[in-house]
Amino acid sequence: MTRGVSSTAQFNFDRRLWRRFIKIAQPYFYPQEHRLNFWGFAALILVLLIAVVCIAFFVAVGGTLLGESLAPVFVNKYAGGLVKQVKGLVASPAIFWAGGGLIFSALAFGLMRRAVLPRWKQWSLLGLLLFLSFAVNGANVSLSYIFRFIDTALGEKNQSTFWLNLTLYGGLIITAIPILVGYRFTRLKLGLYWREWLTQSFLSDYFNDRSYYELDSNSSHTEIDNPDQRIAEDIRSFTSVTLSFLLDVLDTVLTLISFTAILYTISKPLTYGLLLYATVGTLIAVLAGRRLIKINYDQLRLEADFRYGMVHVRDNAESIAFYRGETQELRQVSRRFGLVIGNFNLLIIWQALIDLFQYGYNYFTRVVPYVIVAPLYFSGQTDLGTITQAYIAFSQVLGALSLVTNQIQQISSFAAGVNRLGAFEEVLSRPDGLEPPVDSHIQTQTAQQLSIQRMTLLTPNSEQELVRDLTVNLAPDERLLIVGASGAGKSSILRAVAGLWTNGSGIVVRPEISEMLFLPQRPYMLLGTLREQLLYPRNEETITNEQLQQVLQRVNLPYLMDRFNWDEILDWSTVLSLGEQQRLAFARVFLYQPHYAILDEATSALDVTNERHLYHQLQSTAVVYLSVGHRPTLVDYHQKVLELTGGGAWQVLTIEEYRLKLAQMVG
Ligand SMILES: Nc1ncnc2c1ncn2[C@@H]1O[C@H](COP(=O)(O)OP(=O)(O)OP(=O)(O)O)[C@@H](O)[C@H]1O
Repeated sequence: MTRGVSSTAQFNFDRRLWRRFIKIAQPYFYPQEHRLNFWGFAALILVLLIAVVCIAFFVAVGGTLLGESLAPVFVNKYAGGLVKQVKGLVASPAIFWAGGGLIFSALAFGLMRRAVLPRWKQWSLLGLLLFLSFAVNGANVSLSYIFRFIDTALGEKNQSTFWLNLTLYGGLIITAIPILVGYRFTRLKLGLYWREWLTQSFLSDYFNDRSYYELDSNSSHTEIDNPDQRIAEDIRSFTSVTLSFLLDVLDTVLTLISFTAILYTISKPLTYGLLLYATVGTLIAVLAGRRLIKINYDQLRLEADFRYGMVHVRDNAESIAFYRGETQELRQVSRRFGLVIGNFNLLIIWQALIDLFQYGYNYFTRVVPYVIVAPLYFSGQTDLGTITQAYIAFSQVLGALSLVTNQIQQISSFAAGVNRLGAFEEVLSRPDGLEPPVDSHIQTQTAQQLSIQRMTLLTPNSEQELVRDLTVNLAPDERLLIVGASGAGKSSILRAVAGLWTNGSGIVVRPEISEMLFLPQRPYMLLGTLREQLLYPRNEETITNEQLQQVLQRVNLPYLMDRFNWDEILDWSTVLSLGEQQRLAFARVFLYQPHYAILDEATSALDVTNERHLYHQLQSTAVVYLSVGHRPTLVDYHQKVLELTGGGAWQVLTIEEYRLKLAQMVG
């Protein structure tokens, strides 16, 4: 299986991408089913921002006043202007606005408490993060002033101002470093909590309704490739990139507010021209970015395919070694890697094209403020300083407006990740599960006694009809053996009984699935300890090692305890022989004690003596079993036989009838 480049998915910066983004991002902060849904969420973010601005205001004012009351001489000497300004603010209506903003925010959060209270941790962290982001910005602005003063003092050879500012610099750094560290830490922490939550949510959907089985993610026609990568990696980058974009946008807004005003006072045409320029630049970037989304999407998938090819070799190392299949495997892995490289090549070509545009976009603009403001200067309408200030303000506003243009690569790769997660989420949360839309399904009814009523079973792709109109009734102590040629559909009947396959019609009557234990053809060995292996699929703490020991004895595996530790984690499917694995699977039946055990060629790798021993052990318990198998020896342990004769036909025989048939065939 190696998929080519995807053709079905749409790749665009459109409503669907936005909807997917919100669908994934929102639930951690705000329940999706809430009546206000997105607007409630968006409003709360805005309210949080208002609250943070107000708090930042009070902290700044309070800090300055506290500083003045603690060390009035020092503060007034070195930051007299600031104290005066703050005192002015306290006397102005700004203080009431800030107070009002806080009360308003508290009321809004109070009103939404049902949605927010269970999510207090993420909202508090987000609030703290925004606050720290303001603080970091504030520190940066203060630093720029201090450096300006230092430079001026040097120019003027003003020693006292120079040393004073150097001291202030030291003081500021001492306060700013913990703020910076705290900011980074909070951002990572919130990203981590968010990732944890989102991953858990995806994992529970993935294991719900057997989605992991239905997704069929290894076939070439699958809708959802590499779910493991989507859960492990796409979520990680989603949470961290979303947070950093949120902060970038906040930064942009702050810059825009402060510098557009300055620029506007210097030159109106420059401001309008800049807005137009940035809009056109953004549009071009978005157009180019659309192509990049698809390339990034393919890149993520091809990388995951390549990695999966390697994992596949690791998981099947012994079989490959027996076959000496290295050449084939090397070819399949290299082919996957070739696709990775090919697509990456495309990616760098597009990046180069976009770089061309970005460099042009950024360098050409440098002269614009000069071109527009210089004539004013030459005609004496303005001074030299204005040109410098215009240049600084212009660069700041341009930088802010070019957020999309300059980050289009990152944005499009982020959009590719959002599409992968979004499509995955949509499939997992489909109301009808992952079932294909078929007119009729095989129904399941619950009863103590297993039976099948008029069941017609098709393969999931409806290519083959495996049995037609099958009816099997069993007495409580009757054990059924299913026989038939290879590929006739024996295992598929078991899949239908387990509810894994439902394509067809009719009814399967069976006990609760928790009262049944299925032993598939290939015993499944989980990644865990021997103890967990035996207890699988349960994990009961109450079962003692002595009990496990007894069961191992019962299935002729007592020597495992000498060879292995109970808590040793090994790759059991390679450490144990197939026959040992099959005996271990029987041990699970004895520990689990289900009402029904469904054995699909569960003793095919065992010698006849071991097989007899296991069936005798099973007969000594209350477990009713049903077997699928080819071996004639199995006949002895069953009372009824269901024979699949091909093309959907079948017959139910008593054991005597079947023995007679076998004898005639031999004769
Ligand atoms: N996921 C699937 N999609 C489509 N067809 C399938 C799928 N799985 C199995 N089949 C087909 O369904 C048919 C029945 O398969 P099944 O595993 O039930 O056979 P079986 O009788 O148990 O064979 P064996 O004795 O060799 O184990 C086979 O032709 C098989 O190729």
